[in-house]
Amino acid sequence: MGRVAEHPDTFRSGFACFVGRPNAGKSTLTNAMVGSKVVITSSKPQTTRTVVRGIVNRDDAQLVLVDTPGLHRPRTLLGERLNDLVRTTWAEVDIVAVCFPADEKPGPGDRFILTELAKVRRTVKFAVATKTDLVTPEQLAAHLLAIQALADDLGVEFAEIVPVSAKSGDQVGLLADLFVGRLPEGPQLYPDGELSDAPEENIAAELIREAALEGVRDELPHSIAVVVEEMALKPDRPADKPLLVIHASLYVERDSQKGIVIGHRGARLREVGTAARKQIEAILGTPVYLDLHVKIAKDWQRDPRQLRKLGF
Ligand SMILES: Nc1nc2c(ncn2[C@@H]2O[C@H](COP(=O)(O)OP(=O)(O)OP(=O)(O)O)[C@@H](O)[C@H]2O)c(=O)[nH]1
Repeated sequence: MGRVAEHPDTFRSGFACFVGRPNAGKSTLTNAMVGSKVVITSSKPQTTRTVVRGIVNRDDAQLVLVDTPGLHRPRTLLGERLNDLVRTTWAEVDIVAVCFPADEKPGPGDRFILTELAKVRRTVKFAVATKTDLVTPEQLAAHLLAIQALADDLGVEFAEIVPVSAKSGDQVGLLADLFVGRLPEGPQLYPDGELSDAPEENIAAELIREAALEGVRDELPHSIAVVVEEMALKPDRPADKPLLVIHASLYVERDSQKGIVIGHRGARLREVGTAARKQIEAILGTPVYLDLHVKIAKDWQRDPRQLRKLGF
């Protein structure tokens, strides 16, 4: 009869979120599905801190992708806050998709995630084997079996296990179709053309943080927070020559870290500023003037008041 597939008369909408160990490919997959760089990706683990949504708009559905921070074994108050945030998100969304990079064996990190996920009842769960372009078909087959075995072991029921490559685009469309098929009927949740409802300040802050950590992540993995103090178009500029002025503070925990971030005679901070400015300009599409200041917020990871001030 073929009525539903060709001309769906029901519109579906809802939320999905990708989870997975650091570097599993969540951000890249989100970008591939949305078709625009919204979430910040990096070659190094644990950079996704804020919840940023990308929106897939289709004739038959609107799929809102929520990108959560990675789940970690909490060592600090910040770690616990992040895990709470993750679990809250899982219970609120329609679909949770766990990413298992095909070029790595499932490990303790994945067990930890699935153990937590098994406690979340109603949400539809998917497994996604990411980065399939990096492995042979035989390796992929073994990977899919390993995912299934782990799920059986920990009592997680996956609706589907889907292999994808965000790099080549292979099966990304299929994954979107499968997600949409699991969404409830409902109206469009966001107006057309809106790719992300992440405030531009958050995007800017995340890009600055990303640039500041580049090359020094081993020394300062979780010790940088960025607060955008002010962000506004410069007044009195001609309409065709806008300039977005951003004043941001980079918070570190200790004096020694301040030195690392600033570098010899400020050389590193200037590089960070240039790199971040270019990224922000590319994403927001406006020339940017970026003013960065480094400040010390002592032991901010353990202090609830500081955490709140920094947006956690
Ligand atoms: N070859 C290949 N590389 C990929 C693919 N997807 C992601 N990557 C790479 O894997 C690395 C991590 O990807 P991300 O998307 O940042 O991973 P993530 O899970 O969001 O990482 P966190 O933010 O640290 O949690 C990056 O270097 C990506 O370029 C893929 O399909 N194929």
